[in-house]
Amino acid sequence: MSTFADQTFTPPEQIRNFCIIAHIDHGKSTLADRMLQLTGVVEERAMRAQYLDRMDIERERGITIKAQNVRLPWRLDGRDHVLHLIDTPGHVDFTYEVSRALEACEGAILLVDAAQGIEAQTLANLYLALEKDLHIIPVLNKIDLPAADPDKYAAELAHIIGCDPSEVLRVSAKTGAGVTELLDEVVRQVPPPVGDADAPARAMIFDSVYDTYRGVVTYIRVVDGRITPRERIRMMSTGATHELLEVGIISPEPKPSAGLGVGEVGYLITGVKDVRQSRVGDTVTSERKGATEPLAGYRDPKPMVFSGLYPVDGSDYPELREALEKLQLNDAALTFEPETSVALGFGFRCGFLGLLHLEITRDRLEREFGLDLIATAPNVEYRVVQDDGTDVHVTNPSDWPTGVKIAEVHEPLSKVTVIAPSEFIGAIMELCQSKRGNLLGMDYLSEERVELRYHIPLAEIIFDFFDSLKSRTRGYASLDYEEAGTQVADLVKVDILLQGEPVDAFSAIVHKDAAYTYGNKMAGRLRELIPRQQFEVPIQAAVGSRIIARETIRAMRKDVLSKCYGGDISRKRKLLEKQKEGKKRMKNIGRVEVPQEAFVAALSTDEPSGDKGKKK
Ligand SMILES: Nc1nc2c(ncn2[C@@H]2O[C@H](COP(=O)(O)OP(=O)(O)OP(=O)(O)O)[C@@H](O)[C@H]2O)c(=O)[nH]1
Repeated sequence: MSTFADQTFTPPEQIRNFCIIAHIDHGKSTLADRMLQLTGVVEERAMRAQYLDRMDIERERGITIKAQNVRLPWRLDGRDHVLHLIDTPGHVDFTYEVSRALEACEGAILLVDAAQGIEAQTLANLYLALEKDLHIIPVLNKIDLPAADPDKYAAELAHIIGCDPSEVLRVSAKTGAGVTELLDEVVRQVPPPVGDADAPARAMIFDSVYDTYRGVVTYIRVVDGRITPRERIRMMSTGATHELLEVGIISPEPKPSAGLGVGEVGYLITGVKDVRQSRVGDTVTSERKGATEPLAGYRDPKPMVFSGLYPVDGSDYPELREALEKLQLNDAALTFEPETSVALGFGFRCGFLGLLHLEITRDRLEREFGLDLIATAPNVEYRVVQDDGTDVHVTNPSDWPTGVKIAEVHEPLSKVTVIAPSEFIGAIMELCQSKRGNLLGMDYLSEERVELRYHIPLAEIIFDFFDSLKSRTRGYASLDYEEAGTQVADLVKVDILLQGEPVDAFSAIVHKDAAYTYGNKMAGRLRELIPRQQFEVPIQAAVGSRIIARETIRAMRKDVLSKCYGGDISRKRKLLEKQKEGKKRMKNIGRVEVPQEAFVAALSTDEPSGDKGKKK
């Protein structure tokens, strides 16, 4: 078979650039696998499940984190075509990456599980695709399943995108049924790319990954002109220039080529060592006679959720720093800076795109770098306006201004979309209301499924919203959220005091009405977790100087010798030694000794959710 790698500058009318929009588990990776096989790009024996999900952690969790793209040859009606499949990440935290991947396409396959119907994130991504004028091909997957109800869900999809139910394709990514027809339809329906071949080069970066051997590999889609090896290129957002070491295509392994022309999708290697120098959404142009106008829509990745990460064993601090630096090579959105905590010692305040991003980062630190970590409760960024008119940005409760009058606090707001069976409307509304939500609208997608839209403060979403939603809807609800500006809110900082000393790790910023509940819960939890001391220890929750909750740990001398009656001196010594050992892992808050485990337990939120991280 002829390799497409030798053939550069494919005429745009032979190119089709498309992506697959799907909910987690609806079969995107399996469908991509089938496409690789049917187009002959991967031989049968080299096939492994989910070929495109390269990172081990992706494979284990079964979710796609980084977009990948692949070039597929497809012949229809006697003509050769080049299809570029751009694999979009499917999770809420990565909307920006999804939107950039969509930007690189002219069409999208809307893939929906024929036994489940469309989910909130898919709907959100579909709206993004429609906004960008992509041609949508609706497809139901898993028609081989006995539980599949293609007629019902074809009607639902047709209703949502405004087509006829007969236009909804039906496939099984598992058996391969219908996939050939789907590839034919991609060629027929998706418009070819349009661009000016003679204009200065402009290519959009829709992904960039760090490779240990090759440095940063940048995935681009050429819009105008051409990109050829050994020229110098410029990143238009920063003006930085780099020498191009290699240009190529992925099919499915990287293959160097003599360049990329209008509409083509491929990769660049420049020798930069850090993805922050090659950012998703940025425009690449030639250094000489380059373009003056970048492509629209570039945005710096902005962390939305912050958490302190501390090594359980303080001596691991340098390793934690090294590990974070390594992760950052591949993650332009991850930010971190050193911080210290009275209770937890030395650590880092890290910024994440969202809760899943936080969980994955933490998981990778623990797994790939063997670190044992404590994470403080996540919080968002607040803008605190003081009475003198000055602003403070607070990403850590300990930076909350004290001793000054606060005029206003602005908190980030999110627009939340929930899709669920209509029987749960009441339960969902109750939950959203309790999270200070504002109903924006409600639509029936079909007779029994409903879409609800709310404005809810981001801080309320990142805590345990997803878990509560799942448990109230028996797992049937799906959720999507996006940034929606900020709002003024009545927020206070609650401190937790042990014997009058504030324990910084437990401070939280909460709505005034929730302060009492938070204070009570935390004080109660600590009373359970902190062992009795030789003196009485009051645990208090306070807002400013006002105490809002109090618990007491009664005094007791922990007499380890009480078990030894008689005079076995060696046993006595052993027990005393053991007690000394235990003390090493204690942290002193004032005079109170608190075991490290108590911090860990008090800071752990009840139970990580199912869908979010798919923890087994
Ligand atoms: N019966 C049946 N199972 C399928 C089909 N397609 C996918 N699956 C199964 O559904 C599960 C999820 O498929 P994936 O391809 O991993 O889903 P995905 O959408 O790529 O998931 P993410 O990568 O997490 O976004 C796997 O267990 C697949 O084997 C199908 O057509 N029929």
